[in-house]
Amino acid sequence: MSFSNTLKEKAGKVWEDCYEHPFLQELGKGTLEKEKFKFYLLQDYRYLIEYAKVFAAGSIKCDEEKYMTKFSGVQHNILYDEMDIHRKYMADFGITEKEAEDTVQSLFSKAYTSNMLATAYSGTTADIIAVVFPCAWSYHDYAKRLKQSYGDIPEDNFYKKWIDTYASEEFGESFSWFYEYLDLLCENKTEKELKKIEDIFRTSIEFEFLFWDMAYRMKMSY
Ligand SMILES: Cc1ncc(CO)c(N)n1
Repeated sequence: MSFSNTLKEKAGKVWEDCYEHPFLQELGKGTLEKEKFKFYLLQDYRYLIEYAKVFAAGSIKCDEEKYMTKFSGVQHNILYDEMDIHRKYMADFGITEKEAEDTVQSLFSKAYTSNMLATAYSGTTADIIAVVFPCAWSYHDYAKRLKQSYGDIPEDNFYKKWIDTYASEEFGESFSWFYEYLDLLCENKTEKELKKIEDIFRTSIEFEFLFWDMAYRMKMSY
């Protein structure tokens, strides 16, 4: 198994705890309270703006033209495609883009994006891939599994659009280069350096858990 592929298994328990979190399970069943989703949506919109900046940092630090294009491509996808799901749901809720942009980030989200941006500014391209990897990978994994568990999501599930988008092959394709690029960057790394990459990856998936939990409990602060 390649180094990248081992990372998810090493994060085993927290990876599964996120999937089992009532936020995701209720989303899959279509029973999640809309107020909770609305809270999530606004927080996630603000989160994605910070997340997109991490890819710009990747592009600056990247020496391979091929991957520079990939970094900027993902940044574009986040701002245009991924945030479009949010904009559609926001329209359903009657929320304007201005309101979304003005949303104050919750404490957990701020901690998460501050950690990502610190890694982006001070780390290497391998660190940058490791810090964003769990975000895309876990969403794709969870959405695909929700579709398997709850059968193809019925039309009357309010969250169908969200699940279908993150489960889509297109979304999977958007980050499929993370695996090969991280493997390439880690080829000659020492055990100690690899441990650091694992730690960065794990920290992000732990923050993912806090993000689901924060959304479920609609908590802005401690
Ligand atoms: C918090 C969070 N993590 C990951 C993703 C997937 O891009 C997202 N939209 N939000």
